[in-house]
Amino acid sequence: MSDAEPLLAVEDLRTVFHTDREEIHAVDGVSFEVRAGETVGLVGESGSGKSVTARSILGLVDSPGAIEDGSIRYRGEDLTDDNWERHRGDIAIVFQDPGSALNPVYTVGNQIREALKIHQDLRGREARDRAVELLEDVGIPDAATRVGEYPHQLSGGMAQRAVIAMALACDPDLLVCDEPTTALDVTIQAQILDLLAELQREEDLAILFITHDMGVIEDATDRVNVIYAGEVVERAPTDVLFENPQHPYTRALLRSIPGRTPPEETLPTIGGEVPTPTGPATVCRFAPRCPDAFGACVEVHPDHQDVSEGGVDRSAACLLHDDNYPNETGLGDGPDGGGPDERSVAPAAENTNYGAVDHGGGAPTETSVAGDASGQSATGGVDDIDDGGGEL
Ligand SMILES: Nc1ncnc2c1ncn2[C@@H]1O[C@H](COP(=O)(O)OP(=O)(O)OP(=O)(O)O)[C@@H](O)[C@H]1O
Ligand code: NI
Repeated sequence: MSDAEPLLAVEDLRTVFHTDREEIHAVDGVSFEVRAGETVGLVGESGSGKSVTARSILGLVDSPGAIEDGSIRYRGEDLTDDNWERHRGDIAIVFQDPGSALNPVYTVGNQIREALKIHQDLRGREARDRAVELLEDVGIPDAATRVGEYPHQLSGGMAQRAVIAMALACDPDLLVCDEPTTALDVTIQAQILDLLAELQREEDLAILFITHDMGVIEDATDRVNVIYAGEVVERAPTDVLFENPQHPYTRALLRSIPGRTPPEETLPTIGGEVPTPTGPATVCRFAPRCPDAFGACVEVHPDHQDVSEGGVDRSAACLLHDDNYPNETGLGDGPDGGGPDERSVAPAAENTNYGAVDHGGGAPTETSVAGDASGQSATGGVDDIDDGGGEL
């Protein structure tokens, strides 16, 4: 890691929604960095706070939400001090659904030219030529014709390419991609991932890659932050995270990737769902679903612990790594360790069933039931059957 100022430094970011009924701490103390030219992943299940983090970075959080604490520094300058306008074109975002990013009543070319006018002061012939060039850069064939087409004339994959071209029209240094391939079918997904990798190399773009799909994280990112219920629970270079995950949540996410579980075995998913954080974090929010939770996990909030090995910078927010809280369960047994078994005892947790689904034709099996012997857990146990895609 160089001493140079990172391109983007998010520190202790807290974004809260004040609804009539409750306060939702959607992003609750998130910190991470993106350096120039690298791809950093933000991965977690639905509802974990990924999109709110992305919108916070872009200054796009709408009422009843607001950034209440923390900083978002772009090249050292805190965007939360109302500096978004000044850096509007420096950070661009690509959303999941290209349909919502493109205006149906204007041609693709018109929309790119508009971005070129705003961000690069290009007009007329120059803007038109540049728009065609951008469409060529993102791999749209016959760009000179396509530039005059309307969004509905493009397939999903082509529309997402056009959205990326629009993002590039701002000449950004950082591209935030919020599930950019989730709405696309698998072959097209791979093509868009290839395109992003190529753009990153050629344009020296930094990318913040947001997804729920660990397979995409493995393919596309250099470093990764695992987010759960508004908090980053583990951060590491992608290869070491996959080799040796240190947080039980990360281990569970990894086990859910098809292909990492032998075909004759059941594909586990994580029983239960991400809780909505309606108050400040006082305990481990993952404890109710954690196969390794022990008493202290539902009493204290885990801070990030340094779990570096061999000079690799990484950390995990888990009491299993905190020497102040010795426990009898011990750490897992290697990369696949910490799995559900008899050691998993979570006395105070309400929902500790560990779901498993079958992806080979047999009946769904429960791989473990820990803690909650009363059977009152509502959402634990056998999950919906999901036999592919690596989705959670
Ligand atoms: N406008 C809003 N008003 C109230 N709560 C919101 C609003 N937007 C998001 N939230 C809440 O913030 C939390 C985080 O949502 P977010 O959309 O960031 O999740 P996500 O990780 O992007 O999930 P997904 O994978 O489904 O996109 C959720 O509990 C969600 O209900
Ligand atoms: Ni989202």
